[in-house]
Amino acid sequence: MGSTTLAVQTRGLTAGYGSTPAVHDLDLEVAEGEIAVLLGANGAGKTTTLLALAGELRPMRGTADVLDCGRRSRLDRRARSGLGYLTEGRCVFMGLTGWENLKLGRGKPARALELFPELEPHLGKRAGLLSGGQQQMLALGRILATEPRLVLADELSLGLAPLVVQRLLGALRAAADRGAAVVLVEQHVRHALAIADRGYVLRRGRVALSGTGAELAADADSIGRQYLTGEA
Ligand SMILES: Nc1ncnc2c1ncn2[C@@H]1O[C@H](COP(=O)(O)OP(=O)(O)OP(=O)(O)O)[C@@H](O)[C@H]1O
Repeated sequence: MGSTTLAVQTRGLTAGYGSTPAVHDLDLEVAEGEIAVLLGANGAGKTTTLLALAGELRPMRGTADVLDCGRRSRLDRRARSGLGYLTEGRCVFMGLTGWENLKLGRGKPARALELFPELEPHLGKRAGLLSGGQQQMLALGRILATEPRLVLADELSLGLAPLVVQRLLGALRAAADRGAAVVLVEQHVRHALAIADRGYVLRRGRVALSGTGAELAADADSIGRQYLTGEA
């Protein structure tokens, strides 16, 4: 990739649970300023890949270089180096208000509100009372306010309306345009490919197909039929 700086580079990465691998021989590259989307059917290995990049799962074989952290570093170390990880589900503290959620992060709440000004009237409510879209804006705003160098986002937009999906993905694109690297697991394939620089399609824990966002978007229908329906 020329002189670009890679935020993520895996070589032959194999990872899984106990002694059973769930992803095999992954060669992934994500440069600073790039969005890579991971696509695949249920069970294809997308979440496992993010867990390995986050330092939550150790490689069984191969290597995963993430930011400038040591290969055996854990999530806490990677977070201190600029990794923001939005796990599957809602990454907010439901019993705290929106304000309290924003103040828990290392970033300035004002920065989160610049990104998602529509949250402002709702910040006095407990996060558990916010809509799903507002909760995800809160979670993503809190992470992006820290100016992360790498964002891992797992099904951020699951179950949300298309306009909210576009707001969330647009905020990730803007973060990448400011230099962050992003690895995104997304069910909204077309929306995701529209903002992605590259994509990897996983099947049964292996990369079955990869390409630029534009290349994969041109084949989105056939990718959907071949790789994204049913179980991996
Ligand atoms: N904690 C776990 N222990 C054992 N096996 C697991 C665990 N989590 C996931 N797996 C297995 O690893 C494989 C990959 O799962 P993973 O969650 O990475 O897939 P995914 O592509 O993220 O799927 P989905 O879209 O359904 O979230 C599956 O076969 C799954 O059953």
